[in-house]
Amino acid sequence: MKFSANLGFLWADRPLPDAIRAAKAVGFDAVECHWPYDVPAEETRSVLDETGLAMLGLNTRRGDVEAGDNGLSALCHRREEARAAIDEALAYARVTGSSAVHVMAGKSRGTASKSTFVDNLAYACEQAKEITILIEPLNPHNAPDYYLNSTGLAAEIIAEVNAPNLKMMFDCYHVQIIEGDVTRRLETLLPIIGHIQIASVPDRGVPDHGELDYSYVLKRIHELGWDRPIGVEYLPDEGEQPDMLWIARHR
Ligand SMILES: O=C(O)C(=O)[C@@H](O)CO
Ligand SMILES: [Mg+2]
Repeated sequence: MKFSANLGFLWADRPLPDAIRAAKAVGFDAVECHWPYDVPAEETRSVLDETGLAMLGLNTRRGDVEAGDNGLSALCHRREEARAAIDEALAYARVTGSSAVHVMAGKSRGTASKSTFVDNLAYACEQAKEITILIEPLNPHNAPDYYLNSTGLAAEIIAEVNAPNLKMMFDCYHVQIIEGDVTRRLETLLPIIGHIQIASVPDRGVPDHGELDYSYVLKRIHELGWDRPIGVEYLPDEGEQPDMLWIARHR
C-alpha cells in the first residue's frame, strides 16, 4: 500500500515546505494538506518538484473560524464567499498540481441547505473538470453541527450533482464514529470514493490501536483494488515522528 502524509496534522508545527521535505525524508509516497494558503502556491510547487511528491488534496477555506465557521459551501447566505473560497482552492491546486480539493460544507445552525451545497459543488466541478472535488462527512465530536454528517447524505449529494469529478472523502476515523460498519461501507461506496484517510478511533492517534483494526481494514481496501495512497491523518503527540515501522509493515 502507499501512504500520503496529511500535513494538516503531521509536522503541522513546521512551515509547509519543511513539512513536505520531512514527509519525503521518512518515506511517504505523497502528501496532502488542509489550508496551505499562507505559502505561495509557486513555492509549494517548487518543493513538490524538488521532492518528487504529489500533493493529493487541500481544503477550501473555512470562513471566519473565530466566529465559528467550519466551511461555507452549504450556507445559504454565503454564496459569494463560498465561491471565492472554491476559486482560490482550485487556483492553488492548479499551480501545485494537486489532484483534489475538499470543499467544506459548513455548520447547519439552520442556515445550511442541500440545494446550496449542490449548487456550489456543481460550480466547483464545472470550473475544474481535471480536479477531483471531495466532500467529507465529519463526526459531531470534532466538527459539531457540521452539515455533512453521514455517508448517506454525501452519497445523496453526489448523486444529485451528478458530476464525474465529485467524490467522497472516506475518512475511516470519522465514519467509525458516525456510523461504524466501516469495511461494508467501503465496499458499497467504493465507486464514489475519491480518497481514503485513517487514524485510530477514538483518540485520532497512530492507526495501530483502538476500535478499528487497520491491519484488517487496509487488507480489505487492498483486496478491493484500491491502489492510490491512503491519507495518514492523525494527531501526533508533541514532537512525535510518524511511526514509519507501522507504515512499512502495511506496504
Ligand atoms: O478533519 C478531517 O478529517 C479532514 O480531513 C479535514 O480535511 C477537514 O478539516
Ligand atoms: Mg479527514
